[in-house]
Amino acid sequence: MSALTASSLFTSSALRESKTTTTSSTSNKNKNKKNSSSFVVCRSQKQQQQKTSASSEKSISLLAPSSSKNECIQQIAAKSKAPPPPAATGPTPTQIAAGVFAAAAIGVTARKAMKKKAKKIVIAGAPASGKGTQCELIVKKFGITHISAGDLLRAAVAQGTDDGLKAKEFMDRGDLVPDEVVVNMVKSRLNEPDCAGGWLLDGYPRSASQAEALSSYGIEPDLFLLLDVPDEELLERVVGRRLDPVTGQIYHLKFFPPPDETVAKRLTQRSDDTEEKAQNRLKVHHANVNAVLSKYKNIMKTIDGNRQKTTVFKEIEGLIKSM
Ligand SMILES: Nc1ncnc2c1ncn2[C@@H]1O[C@H](COP(=O)(O)OP(=O)(O)O)[C@@H](O)[C@H]1O
Repeated sequence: MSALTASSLFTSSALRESKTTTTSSTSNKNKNKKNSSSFVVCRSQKQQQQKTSASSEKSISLLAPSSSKNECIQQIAAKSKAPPPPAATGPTPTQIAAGVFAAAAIGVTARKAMKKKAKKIVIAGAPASGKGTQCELIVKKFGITHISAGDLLRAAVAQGTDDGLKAKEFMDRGDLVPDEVVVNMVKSRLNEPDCAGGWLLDGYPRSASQAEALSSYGIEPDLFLLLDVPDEELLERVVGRRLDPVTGQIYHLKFFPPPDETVAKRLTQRSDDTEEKAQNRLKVHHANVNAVLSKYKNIMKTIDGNRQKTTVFKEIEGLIKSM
């Protein structure tokens, strides 16, 4: 692999969208003086009531020559026992028209936003297949909430919570953390408000039981991305992976070395990034992945992850855009 390819693969962060209420426009007002065939829209009291008691689509508007505008207003006011509006006060026709158009625009925007479908995506792949890197690019492009099961677990370990203590020994070995810990952790995170607009779930589900648990909570993704990278490549990526705890930058000793000695000296290695543990993580991945894939085969897209990160992302971007 070239240094360029590798640097692309290892630059991820470490932890990874009227009708007819208008009276007249200014230009109409001017035209009305010259042209009696110009129209303004008036609405009777009854029609006003219809508007408030029913949806705007059901309201009926009265088209009248502009010359009878005042007469019309007087009639409506008399019926409603309310005094007629003062002739020269209140918003000008231009202001009213602007308000109507603004309200209509807001309505259209709100409807578009409501129609915009939340994107629910799962990204899967073996250890070091580039999930974190692609997640970072997806979040940047689409603003979707990223949830990494591995990050949730590492945070629990760092905080020393009960779940964290339970998870640690499994993570250290490269084994899957038991469902009793990870399932609720992910479910709770998916129920947080920032996930209402969609989510990108990374590293979950990793087993048939986790996939079943997700379904049992009524949580179903619309797209399942699988990053496919040969095992030999994965192992090389894993064992050379290093973290700069100061900047969060991920380097690779061979493919994307640190820029200078100072940075090189402070690099740390994930405790499960040793060859032995990575071998086990790969074994665990292969043992479980097929069960997960069979559950999501209708929405699954396999991506060749053994390419530059920008090339991989282009393919993913196209798939997400077409959702
Ligand atoms: N869905 C999960 N179920 C059980 N354990 C998990 C899950 N996701 C992550 N883990 C644990 O956290 C470790 C690190 O996961 P992660 O950061 O996603 O890295 P990788 O994808 O390289 O395995 C895994 O080896 C495993 O021990």
